[in-house]
Amino acid sequence: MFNWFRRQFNEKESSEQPPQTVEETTPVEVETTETPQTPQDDYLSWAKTAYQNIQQRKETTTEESNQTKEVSIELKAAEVATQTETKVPAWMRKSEALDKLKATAIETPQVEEDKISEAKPLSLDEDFIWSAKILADQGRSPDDISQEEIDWLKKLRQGLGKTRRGLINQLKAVVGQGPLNEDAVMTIESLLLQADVGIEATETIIETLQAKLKEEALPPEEAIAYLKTILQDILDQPLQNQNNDDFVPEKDTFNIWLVTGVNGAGKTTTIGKLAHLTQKSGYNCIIAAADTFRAAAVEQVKVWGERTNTPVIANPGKNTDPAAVVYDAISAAKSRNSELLLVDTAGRLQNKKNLMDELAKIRRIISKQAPEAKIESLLVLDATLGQNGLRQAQVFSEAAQLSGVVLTKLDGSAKGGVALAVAQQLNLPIRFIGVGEGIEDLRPFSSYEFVEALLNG
Ligand SMILES: Nc1nc2c(ncn2[C@@H]2O[C@H](COP(=O)(O)OP(=O)(O)OP(=O)(O)O)[C@@H](O)[C@H]2O)c(=O)[nH]1
Repeated sequence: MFNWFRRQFNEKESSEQPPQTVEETTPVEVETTETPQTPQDDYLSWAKTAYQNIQQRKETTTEESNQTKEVSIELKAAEVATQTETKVPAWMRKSEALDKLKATAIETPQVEEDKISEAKPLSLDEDFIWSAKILADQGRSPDDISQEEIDWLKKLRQGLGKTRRGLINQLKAVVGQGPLNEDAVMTIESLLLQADVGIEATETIIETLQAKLKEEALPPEEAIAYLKTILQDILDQPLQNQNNDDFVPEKDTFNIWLVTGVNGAGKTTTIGKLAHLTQKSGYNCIIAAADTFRAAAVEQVKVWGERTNTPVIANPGKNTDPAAVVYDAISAAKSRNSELLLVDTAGRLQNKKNLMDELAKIRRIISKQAPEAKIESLLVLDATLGQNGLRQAQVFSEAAQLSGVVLTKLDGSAKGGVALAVAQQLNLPIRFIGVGEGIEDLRPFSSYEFVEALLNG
């Protein structure tokens, strides 16, 4: 089982170093015709080794699961035979046992969710090599890379493709020409604003870059590398006000995550994906369907509950009190020893006061019923709305004590730069990002991986 909350992130310092040579780090022999000479060769060898290790694990898993299936069919057959011997006349035994055996064989258990990724074909293509480089630069070893991580980085890279294509080539052309003249500043400004980076973050980026370029002449590649550090710093800045850099549910603690956001931002989908992600990472999770304002919302949450095998606590009545649902959900979570309660809250209330009142009431119930709980509040934001989404976010950040943002729909949007605006304007850290509608398309946010996908894809 791959634990997404135990990944190593942001090893910025090591990004300057090419990865360790294959011979030093891996158990698998790689056939190379010549000794790696350049950092690129090292990266390629690293990627090949990671690829072979994943393939090897996949083969072992398939073999093991085939063996398990065979053993279980044999055992069941033996069991059936024993039962039939005692209960039925001899002339019936053979055919009935055979029928039961056939039925058992048809009822082969479905592929577990976390094996879905492993079952996907894998190819050592450009995407793989790019993803491997990102992991190598974070100090990872090629023998502990999972296909899930590679699949995710590929999606992230593809998802940010539109934003990147609009940005990078033109940025490279102006950024490496010495101190920025007026034309260069205007070009960079308009490129960043087009990507929805927002005025404040754009100003910070240009000022910091200009200061550096006045200090020393940087060739384009180095200027881009410096630009990356500026972007990463902006994204990481809001973490300084937070006491939990890594947004991880605490083990052996009751964690409650309130999920807020306007309807359509991807709130329900995010709750489903979070339930899947946390359960996969070893947490026992439960959902409270407290968006009672919209009848369909409860049904939608239930569908995700079924999909992810997560209990959903809902109140069947119309327009029921969301705080009452949360009350029931806390009792249910306690009796099941759940470690994480995900609370879906209403996205559209008539005004900010209603929203504030409702969230305050939910918090009061939590403080009463689960004073020991660690509460976090996440705002789901639709990246395709760019700056417009930010205005809505402002209302929520005033109404709820937010601990971070989930940025959804980054795939296919040219407004990926909005992540920087979220950090700069709202001063909120991004905790998770969504790059698709699928259950696996949401993962914890890494500023390092995001900036690499944005500028170096
Ligand atoms: N492309 C893409 N679509 C997404 C993503 N996240 C959610 N969606 C889609 O966005 C649409 C709205 O998502 P919901 O989860 O229903 O949004 P909601 O905020 O709960 O809104 P209501 O359903 O109106 O309550 C759905 O079609 C989702 O599949 C994402 O990361 N990428």
